[in-house]
Amino acid sequence: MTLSYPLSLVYSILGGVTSHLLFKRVEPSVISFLALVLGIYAAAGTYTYATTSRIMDIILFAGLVVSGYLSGLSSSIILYRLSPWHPLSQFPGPTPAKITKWYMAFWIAKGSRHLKLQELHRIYGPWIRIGPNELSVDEPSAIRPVYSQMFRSLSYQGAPQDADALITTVDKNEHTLRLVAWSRAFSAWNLKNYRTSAKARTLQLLQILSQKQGVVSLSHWISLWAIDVMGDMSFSGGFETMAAGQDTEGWMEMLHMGVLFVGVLGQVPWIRDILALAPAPGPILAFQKFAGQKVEETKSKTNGMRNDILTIIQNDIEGGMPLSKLQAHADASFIVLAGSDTVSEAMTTLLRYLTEHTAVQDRLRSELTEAFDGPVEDMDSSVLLKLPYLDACIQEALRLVPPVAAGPPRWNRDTETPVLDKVIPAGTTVACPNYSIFRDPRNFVRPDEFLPERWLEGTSYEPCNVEAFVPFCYGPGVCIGKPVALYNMKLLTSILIRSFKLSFPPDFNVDRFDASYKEHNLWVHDELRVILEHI
Ligand code: HEM
Repeated sequence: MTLSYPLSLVYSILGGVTSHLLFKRVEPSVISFLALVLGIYAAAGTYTYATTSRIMDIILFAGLVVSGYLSGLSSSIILYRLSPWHPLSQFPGPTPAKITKWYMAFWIAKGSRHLKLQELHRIYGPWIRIGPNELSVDEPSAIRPVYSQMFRSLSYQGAPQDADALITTVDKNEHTLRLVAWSRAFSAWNLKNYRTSAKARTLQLLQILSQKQGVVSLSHWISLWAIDVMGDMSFSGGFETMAAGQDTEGWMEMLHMGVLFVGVLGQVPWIRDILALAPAPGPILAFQKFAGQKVEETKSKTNGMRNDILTIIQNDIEGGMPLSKLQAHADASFIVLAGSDTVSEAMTTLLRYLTEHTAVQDRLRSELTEAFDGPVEDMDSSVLLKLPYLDACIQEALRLVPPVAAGPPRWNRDTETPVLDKVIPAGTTVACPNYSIFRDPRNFVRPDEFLPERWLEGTSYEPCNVEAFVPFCYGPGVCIGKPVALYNMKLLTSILIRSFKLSFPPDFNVDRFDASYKEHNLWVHDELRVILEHI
């Protein structure tokens, strides 16, 4: 007996719906799912072959069965995700976001996720469903409960990689063990060493900029400065991008490609299993291999006598976790990301606003001149760290354009999590979107303006909700490099502001520069061009 086409279609649709019910209990890997679909195709083809030898009929029938199966499966998934039985059904949000993670992947690829989240929170309120199993909450009092109870989500593993870095591991125990060595790398003694090398690099930049005439691309030079500082701190040198005048090895380009890749594909982590089968499985793997080569190259040059982050985290430390070579390479690539792009972006923002707001620039310069009347290279780091207006300017830059704009996603695996008056169902990813929270008038008065004064004690720029301000995150996974980042930013700002008056060239359009910002987990934008006038 042979089945008619309509009846076969009905059976295959029912098969798809049944599979969805099974997959909700045991989720198949991508590879086993693809094998299942191929198996259905082959079985349907073999079944038809018993009744006809016409190749076209066999192909059509098998295709019909597979299409019916896939449409049954996807319709069942979509209906479930929109139904009141879905655990996140109580949370509002745009319908496409409830159905598929491709919705957010689209905004990340476009570079305007930060603005989209801001818009969605204005429409739907503090809690929004931004993916089938994903929430965004812009309530400042939710930040601590979310980030202290939940840990990194699978989106950190969006691209094929050789091994997990500290930041891509979603295993909290492994993270805790790896952190033992990382904390040692950021001890007070080591921080002092990093400061010495950062100062030498900053003076090198000063010398380069002092020889420049006319318009300078400050964003370009800051980015090179950040790579060289990071290279010294993490690998004991090996990068000389400032001396070369460019990122000769293409670290930044590769980094940006890699982060965009993870940003988009991290939304749909199952794609990673498919990509891993490809002959060139993507920029993260290429980046890790590249970082690995750099590590080996530097090791041979310095004869193992080094005191940098990578050496420290590879040493056996009591209570810590020995790292494999591949894990060390993964961490090495991660340091490039954590240590350079974040600081260079925050610095670019700060200098953009200081150049526009000459009164703020002058006030900052006065604070610096009062604190040190000698040559800039003699500035004392302990005094530098205590200057309130300098600190306020840096906070304000981190608020207006947070280097980590989206808010790191956290996941509660198989446990429910109480957050404020809600219970977050197991298997949910939650993020608190920094950009929206930091620019919310309920948290910061005149939120889109550069007003460093709001951070000073005794001023009345209310509201100024300190609880809402977490540019370095919170809880397990909080930025361990915060003291390094703040010191390096303060050092560079004070040396530049003490040495030059900054102004925009006549053809520079600030609004166009601001509008060029795109966020793909890292920021990309036009060059910040300024005129540096010696003081
Ligand atoms: C303005 C500059 C910086 C900002 C705003 C920043 C922000 C952040 C944020 C938000 C996270 C959490 C990321 C996540 O969970 O997805 C993080 C993690 C981290 N950052 Fe930073 N960061 C900065 C600079 C640095 C620097 C200079 C270093 C060190 C060289 C550094 C090292 C790290 C490390 C090691 C982690 C991972 C910590 C862990 O997993 O336990 N960061 N940072």
